[in-house]
Amino acid sequence: MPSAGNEEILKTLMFGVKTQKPRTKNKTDTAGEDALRIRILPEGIQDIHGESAKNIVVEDEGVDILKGHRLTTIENPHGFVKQQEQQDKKAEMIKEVRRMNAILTWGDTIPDPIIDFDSPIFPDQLVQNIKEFGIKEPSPIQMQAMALMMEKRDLLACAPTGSGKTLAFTAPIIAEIVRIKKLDKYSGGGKLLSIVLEPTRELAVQTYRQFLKFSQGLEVTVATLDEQEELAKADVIVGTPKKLVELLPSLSLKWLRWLVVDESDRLFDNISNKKGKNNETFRSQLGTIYKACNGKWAKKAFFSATFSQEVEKWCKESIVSLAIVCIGERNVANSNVVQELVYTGSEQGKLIALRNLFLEDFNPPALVFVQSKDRARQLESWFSSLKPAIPYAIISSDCRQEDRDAALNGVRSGKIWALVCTELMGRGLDLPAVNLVINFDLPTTIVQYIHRIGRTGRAGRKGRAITYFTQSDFKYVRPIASVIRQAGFSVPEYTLSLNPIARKEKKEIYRHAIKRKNIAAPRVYNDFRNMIIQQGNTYLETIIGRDTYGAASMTVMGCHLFLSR
Ligand SMILES: Nc1ncnc2c1ncn2[C@@H]1O[C@H](COP(=O)(O)OP(=O)(O)OP(=O)(O)O)[C@@H](O)[C@H]1O
Repeated sequence: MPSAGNEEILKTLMFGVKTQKPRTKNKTDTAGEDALRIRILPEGIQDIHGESAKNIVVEDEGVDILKGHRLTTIENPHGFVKQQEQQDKKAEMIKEVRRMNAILTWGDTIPDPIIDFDSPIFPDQLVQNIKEFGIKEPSPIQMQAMALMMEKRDLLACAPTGSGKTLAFTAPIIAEIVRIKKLDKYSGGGKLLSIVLEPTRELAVQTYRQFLKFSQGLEVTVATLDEQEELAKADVIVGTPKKLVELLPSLSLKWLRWLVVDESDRLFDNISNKKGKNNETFRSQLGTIYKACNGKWAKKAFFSATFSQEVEKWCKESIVSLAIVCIGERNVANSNVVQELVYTGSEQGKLIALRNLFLEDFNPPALVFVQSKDRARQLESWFSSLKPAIPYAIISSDCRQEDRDAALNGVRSGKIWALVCTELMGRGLDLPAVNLVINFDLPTTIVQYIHRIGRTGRAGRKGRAITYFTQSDFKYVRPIASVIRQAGFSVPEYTLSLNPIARKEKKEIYRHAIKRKNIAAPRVYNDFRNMIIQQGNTYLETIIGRDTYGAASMTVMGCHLFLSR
């Protein structure tokens, strides 16, 4: 156990691991205290690490790879019989590191975790860049996944939202490119060495920026798939499967070292959200890419915060010598996020709850999730009528790319307090400042819920998530309520015993969102209605003549007044 003196350090390090918690404790005030840590090391590990770490040399294409030290490389410096004793001690330490950081692994000969960025295994400039961006030590997923990637192992990795998975693959890829480009054959560049796939363009750009950040001052060229003229000289490309499939014929993949599939459970999705016959799903696109990345050196790494059994099964069956690493329990919400489930009765009730929240208990910026772009428009109109006004923006697939970028920049700079968004923004998005996630419309799956609320509470920060539900959500709320209860937060007791929906219906709501009452602000709604009525009136007037029309409309108005009394 860490000593009391270390408490302060541990607080800042609470990041990346979910620990066991009492199931029913209401933790509204204490969330996160014991939940997440960046990295915890057992006492004495530094001695072992420092005392006997040794350079390792691995042959690849006739050259040495970067020399690095790891916990595994311990040897008795004097060649004494103590070796066995030392190895046992080392094995115990490694076990302890994994236990304390909830690192679970599966597969043959898993390398020991890398406990420090300060290691000759990484180029100095990379380590300097990482530190310059305020990252002091690897998170649990980084410790284990980086070690596996540095050993060029095919990998399936799962760790909570906001726990640093991006750097877990970015750093080894950069290190590998730097190493490879020292070889004569590769020195001029122009050979594609890595591909990273993301489900949306926003995430691709976000990951691309991470690459730029961490490869500053190094000879690494990164491009997104939107920059076609840059592709020919790129060492790494980042993009969506759809775009990559289009560009595959123009790319040479024979030098490829890494295909990284981020948000891998999403990219295995076999459901097309669009109507029509020839809509390619993410899975079919991924299949095409996977087949194309069949070069001699190509390794695959799959990352996600949620673990689908289907992905795991597929990887185990298709990849020889696969390694799996999982941080903490599978498919649980980030425990740095305080979670609330609020019954609002009706759609109108949600608006009242939201208004009260803004007036009384609001710590911006917030992401407000709705189930569709129509709902986003409706809520936008409500925001536009809000007094006092809240600076807001909207992102849905309808928005132009410039508007999406402007909205995200607005949240980053603090100008936007509430971002109304659809599922498009539910995954991967890293806006560290976000304090609050509001599920205005109930997420339809646990996976969706985990990713949405994971937009807050990132990198060890605290976050809050509020989920509204109404009478029409009774059929769907139970799984979400169970996840919240499991994380140690209170939920209305009856939500845990509501009847779950049938499997068939589950698929249906994935395709067609739940029908909900319009929440557009009356002013906008009335303007629209008045416009329609006026156009209809003009049309009627021209068809049936002004007098007949006048008499008819008086009668209709009279009936309307009588009925609405
Ligand atoms: N070792 C670290 N220490 C502190 N902060 C870190 C560390 N590694 C990454 N971060 C920061 O944590 C934040 C979240 O990282 P990242 O976006 O990689 O999370 P993720 O695990 O991919 O989350 P998600 O599953 O939601 O996509 C980023 O702002 C990143 O800069």
